[in-house]
Amino acid sequence: MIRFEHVTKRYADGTTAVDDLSFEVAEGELVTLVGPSGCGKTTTMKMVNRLIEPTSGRILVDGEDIATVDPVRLRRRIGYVIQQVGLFPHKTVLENTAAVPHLLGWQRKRARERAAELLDLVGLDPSVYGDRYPDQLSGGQRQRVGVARALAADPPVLLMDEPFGAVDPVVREHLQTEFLRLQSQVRKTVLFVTHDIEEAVRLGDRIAVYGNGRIEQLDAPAAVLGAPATPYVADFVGADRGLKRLSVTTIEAGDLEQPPVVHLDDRLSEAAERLDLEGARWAVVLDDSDRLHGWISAEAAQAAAGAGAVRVRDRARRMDAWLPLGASLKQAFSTMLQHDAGWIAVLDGESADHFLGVLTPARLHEALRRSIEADARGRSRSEAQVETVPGL
Ligand SMILES: Nc1ncnc2c1ncn2[C@@H]1O[C@H](COP(=O)(O)OP(=O)(O)OP(=O)(O)O)[C@@H](O)[C@H]1O
Repeated sequence: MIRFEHVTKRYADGTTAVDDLSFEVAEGELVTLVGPSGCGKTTTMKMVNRLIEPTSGRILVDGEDIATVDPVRLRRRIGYVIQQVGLFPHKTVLENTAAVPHLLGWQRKRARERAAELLDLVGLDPSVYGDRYPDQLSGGQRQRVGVARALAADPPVLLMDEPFGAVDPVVREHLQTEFLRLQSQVRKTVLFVTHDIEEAVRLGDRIAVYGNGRIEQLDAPAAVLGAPATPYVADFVGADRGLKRLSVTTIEAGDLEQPPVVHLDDRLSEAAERLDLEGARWAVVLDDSDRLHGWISAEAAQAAAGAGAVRVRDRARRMDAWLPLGASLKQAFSTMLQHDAGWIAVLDGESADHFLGVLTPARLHEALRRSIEADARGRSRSEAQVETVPGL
C-alpha cells in the first residue's frame, strides 16, 4: 500500500535525514517507526504526503508514484494526525471534525452526521462534546478529536506523528487501547511515529527501529524484542526487553495448569476427598453451567465437612477476575497483582463461558522464557525447551 524505493532525503545544509530507505507497509497494516530524536522518522512520514520531497528514490501509494499526483489530491487520501493536533480554536468539536468532508464538498448535513459518527467511534459522545470548543477539552480529548478528524473523509492511509506524545502516561495508555480497538474496526494502512519503544511494541503489527536515517530492523514486535538484529537495536529496546515482551506475548492453552475442578452443588466431603487424593491445596469452583464461580481451599473443605456445611457452595469463595485465552501475559500479571491472586482463571476467548485452566506466576514465567527461546530458534512456543533452576 505504501512502498519506499531507495528513498534518500538530504536537506540543503547537507544533513542526510533519510538514507536509501526501502520498505513496504501492507494494506491494513500498522507499522510504527521508532528511534531516538533526529533519526529521520518525521522526514520519512512527511515524504508520504509530500510535505517534504525526497532527494532521490520514489514512494508509491496504492501502486501510484506520488511524485506524479497533485499534492492536494494526494492528501485527501491520507489522514494526518500530529502531536499538536492543530484544531481550529474558533470552531466547535463537530465543525472541526467535519472540516475535511466539508472541504471535499460534502453536503453540510452529511458531513455533520459523519463527524458525529466518528466522535462516537473515538469515545466522545457528540451530544456532550460536539458543541464544545477545543479549549474546553482535556489534552486526551483533543487528541481524540484529532484522530476523528483525520478519519472523517475515510482515507485509506493514516500518518500519525507522535499523536499521543503530549498527554500523561495514564491517558496515553488509554488512548492507545482505544486506538487499537478503533484500528481493528477501520483497518487503515498506518505509519505511526513514536520515540517510545513501549508504544511502538504495543501498537505496531511491525516496528521499524530507526538509527541515523536507516532502518536497523523491521519486524514483528516480539521478534524485535526477542532477537534484536544489531547491538544498536538491543541497546535501544533496552535491557528489560524480556519484561516488555510481556505485553506482546499471549496466553496459550499449553501454558495453563489444570487444578482439580469441583461444582457448587458437589458435596463438601467429596470435594475434600478429591483434593486430598490429588494432593492439591485448592480447587476451582464452577457453577451448574460450568461457568467460573471461584475457588475453595482444601482446609475449608475439610474443616467444614464436620461443621454443618454440606455443599461446596457453603464454603466456596468468589473469584471474579479471569482472562480470555489470547490475553497478554502483562494483563495476566497485572490482574494477579490487582487481586492479590496466586493464579488467574483463563476462559475460552469467544464466549468466555468455558473454563480452560489457570495461569500461575511460575507458568507465566515459563511461557515468557519459552516464547523468547522459540523466537531465537525460529520454533513454535510449544516446541521450545527451557531449563529452569529448581525452586526451594
Ligand atoms: N528543514 C531541515 N533542514 C535541515 N535539517 C533538517 C530539517 N528538518 C530536519 N532536519 C534534520 O534531519 C534529521 C532528521 O530529522 P527528523 O525530524 O526526521 O527526525 P525525527 O526522527 O523525526 O526526530 P524527532 O523524534 O526529534 O522528531 C535531523 O538531524 C534534523 O535535524
